[in-house]
Amino acid sequence: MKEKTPPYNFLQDEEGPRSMTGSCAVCKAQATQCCSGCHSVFYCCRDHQKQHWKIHKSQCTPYKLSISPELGYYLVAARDIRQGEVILRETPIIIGPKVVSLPLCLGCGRRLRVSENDDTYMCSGCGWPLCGPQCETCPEHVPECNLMKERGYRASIKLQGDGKKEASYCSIAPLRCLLLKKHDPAKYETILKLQSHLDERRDTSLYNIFKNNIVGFIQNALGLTEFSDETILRITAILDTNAFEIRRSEGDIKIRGLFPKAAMMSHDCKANTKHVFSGSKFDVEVITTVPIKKGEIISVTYTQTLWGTLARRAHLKQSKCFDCTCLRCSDPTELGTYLGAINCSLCKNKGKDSKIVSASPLDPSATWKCEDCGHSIPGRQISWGNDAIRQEITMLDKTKPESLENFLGKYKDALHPNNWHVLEVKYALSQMYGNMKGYLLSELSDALVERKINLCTELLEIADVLDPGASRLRGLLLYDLQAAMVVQAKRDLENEKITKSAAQDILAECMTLLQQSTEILKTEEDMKKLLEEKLVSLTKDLEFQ
Ligand SMILES: C[S@@+](CC[C@H](N)C(=O)[O-])C[C@H]1O[C@@H](n2cnc3c(N)ncnc32)[C@H](O)[C@@H]1O
Repeated sequence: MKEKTPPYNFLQDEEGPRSMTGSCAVCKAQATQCCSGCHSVFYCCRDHQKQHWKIHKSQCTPYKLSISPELGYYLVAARDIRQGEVILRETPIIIGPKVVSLPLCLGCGRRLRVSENDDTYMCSGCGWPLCGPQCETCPEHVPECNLMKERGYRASIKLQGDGKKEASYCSIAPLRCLLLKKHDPAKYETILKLQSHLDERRDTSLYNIFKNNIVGFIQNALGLTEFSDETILRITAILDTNAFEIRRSEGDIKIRGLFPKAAMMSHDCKANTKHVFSGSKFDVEVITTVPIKKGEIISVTYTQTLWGTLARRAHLKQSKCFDCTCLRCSDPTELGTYLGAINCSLCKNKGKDSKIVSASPLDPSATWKCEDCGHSIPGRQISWGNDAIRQEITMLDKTKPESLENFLGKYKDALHPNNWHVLEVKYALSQMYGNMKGYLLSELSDALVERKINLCTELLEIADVLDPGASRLRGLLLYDLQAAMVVQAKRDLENEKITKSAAQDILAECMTLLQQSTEILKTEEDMKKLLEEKLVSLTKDLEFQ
């Protein structure tokens, strides 16, 4: 742990963060007692604490900042927290494009569609692509645009086409951080206090590329020589360690943002919070997905929940510079889900279904062994196999469910039914059936409606373990499951396969699933309207039956 000062002054104390004294929130006298809930405010005496409670009640946070040698700073629950509570709201200190990004507007962050004759609007001030003149004055874009104009720099970005990612955006977010030094020094200082892992990143090939491109652009093209290579690379590393990916389907937005308080949450491969972004400023809301007991760590996932341990740990090591040792990573069975498992061919030949899992999951090179016969496979071979299958999945024709079904057929014997590659394809199929052109629910054969129901049910069983409670994954799966069940029940009633009362029971069950899904997804801006409409139509169905 290098950074001793917390990046965000949770103690709101003029004497400096994490000091155990502060000034009384009422009379400003030197004070040693603090709010036992959030540890954020100081009082010189009990009377002043009581007096201040009226104000502090609404500001007292349900979390507090803690520190350990393993995690660095992290958040713990300061009291018991209910499932679904919004525990933190924060406006980003900066937002900007990801390191490699699809063409987007530097003003509003929306994705830009690039036509064949590339008539993308370019900012009249600096030449970067924007939606149109209305985005030239977006507050996010103005400081960098003014600087570029002042330095006589004009971008000449040749967008490579729709859906093609651009590396030229990599300097924008670091530049926005650096510009805060002049425009908002307090925010700049806050950014510099965040963890960077720069020493671990320094000689990686990525950082050598950043050194040429980002440092080169900022110092040479823009002439910002007051910032050293070290500072520019540190800021880049701080963004890589701390930024949240901001995704919003509305406007097709995929950017990144720095939220210094939310960034204090540590990672867990089975996290107890989710986060959503809202409004034009992309404010984050951190919401608990399960109840959290006082003293428990408040966690978020920095990686993909439905990846296997080898892939998650490699991703965390490369992007966040740490070795995850959470309960899920330490368990060869991944909490009984067998997400990494392959089938044992020797046992299969004898008519037995046995699973091969890592003998030591925290060691990426460890041998993998059959739980029954002990048949072993070198870890290296498992990693190669994973890479090859991932490659194969990226090449699948995602417009045709048959190509995905063929993949599942091909690996039926080799991979466990819950293996993460299998789950990825099953999830894609669960989305295609019922939602894709040519495969809308009303157009699906009875067999495919049944298939969708089975896929959603299987995936929900995994989500219940790895991403339980009010997670977005569970919300989406519950929604899709009930939609398919409604169609099946109506068809079965029409074809006299079930009685009216059985159909009513199924529709009532669907209503419960839809209510659960609505409760989970009501915080997601893009889902709210759809869910409200669906609830009204299902209520009508129930009344009609
Ligand atoms: C976004 S920051 C979180 C705040 C950070 N702990 C600090 O002290 O500033 C991410 C970094 O926290 C540490 N971290 C988070 N979760 C961890 C975990 N489960 N195990 C080990 N280190 C973790 C890693 O160093 C990681 O790169």
